[in-house]
Amino acid sequence: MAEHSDQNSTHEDVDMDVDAIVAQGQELIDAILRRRLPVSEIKSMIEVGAPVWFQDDDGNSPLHAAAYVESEELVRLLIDEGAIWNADVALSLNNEKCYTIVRDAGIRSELLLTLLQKRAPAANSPLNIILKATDSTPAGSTDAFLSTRLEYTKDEHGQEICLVKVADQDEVGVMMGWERGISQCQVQETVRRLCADHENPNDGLKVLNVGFGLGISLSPKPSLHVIIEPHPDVLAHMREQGWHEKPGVKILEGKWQDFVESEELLAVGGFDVIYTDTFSEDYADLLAGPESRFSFFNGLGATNATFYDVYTHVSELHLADVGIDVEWSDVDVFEGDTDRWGKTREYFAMRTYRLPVGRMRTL
Ligand SMILES: C[S@@+](CC[C@H](N)C(=O)[O-])C[C@H]1O[C@@H](n2cnc3c(N)ncnc32)[C@H](O)[C@@H]1O
Repeated sequence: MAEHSDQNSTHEDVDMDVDAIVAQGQELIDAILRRRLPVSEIKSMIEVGAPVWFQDDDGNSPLHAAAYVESEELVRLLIDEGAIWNADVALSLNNEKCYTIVRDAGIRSELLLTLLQKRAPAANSPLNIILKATDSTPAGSTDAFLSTRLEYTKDEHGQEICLVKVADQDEVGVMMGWERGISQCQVQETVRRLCADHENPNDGLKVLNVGFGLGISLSPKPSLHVIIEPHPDVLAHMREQGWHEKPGVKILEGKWQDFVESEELLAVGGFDVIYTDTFSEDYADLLAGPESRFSFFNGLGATNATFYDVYTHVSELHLADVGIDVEWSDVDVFEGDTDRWGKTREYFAMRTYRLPVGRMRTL
């Protein structure tokens, strides 16, 4: 009996705590919106327990409120005090300085997450559940992707596409033919920029392509073209098209991870140009010298402008870490209002593609 009443009082205590926290959170939002309190008093409210992570029934948080009143100082204070960066908040800001503070918090948290994942606990540790990516479909897992059949087909505009089924009703484009055409952009524009002002373009460049897809990103006249491709259906498609017999083309069947330290790659003596859809730090070891270039399909987070900005910066920081400086060019990939995605899942919704060309930093 006594135990029962103890339990009741514990539940009541918790309810009261929750009510108090909700009230403090709401007060914090209101105080920020009323703009009457100095920042020092907002800080005191947080110090005595007002939750910076609170969201009201409409999804508004103190960070939303600070963004709304365009207070750089408050946005910075809330982020410093642990407010969770939020892509929608950042997007809704017209104020560049506030936007940058929120976006930079996103960059820091992504870098921290990468670091935590590198030091991930053993596979059977319960902590792993928190840290591990949860997308085990072919869209999020290399192993699942490599064991799923691909379909090479044409879309309703007659463009070649390569699709992978990720669920019964959901197909994702591995590569879409429209990427070949759209204002010479993304992939083809990358190749043009990688090769165009190279010191020795006429000697024939040594090019490494990671991932064949539709073969759009192959540069015009390399002296050696190494293509790494692991998917059996892509390899079969390449064989049908005669890629295995082309002069100067060497196809390495497998994942890039299988070849990074391999004799087949290292014997080339370094590449002039490397293009990959798969982000990796290890490519730094494969570049020939200061004139060598590196690029990758910069499509991470490209369905939301803030995420796209965050991941663009994160990749720049990662590459800087391994000695590659990146120059970015903006490529307008807007193609009128034609529906280029059909029934497949949209993976690039930006008007502007941020095209990366990396070079080894000279010390
Ligand atoms: C987006 S497509 C590449 C498109 C290509 N840039 C083009 O011009 O069509 C991705 C390709 O990378 C391949 N791929 C996936 N994981 C890979 C890995 N770990 N190593 C090498 N290639 C990989 C896929 O099988 C697929 O053919």
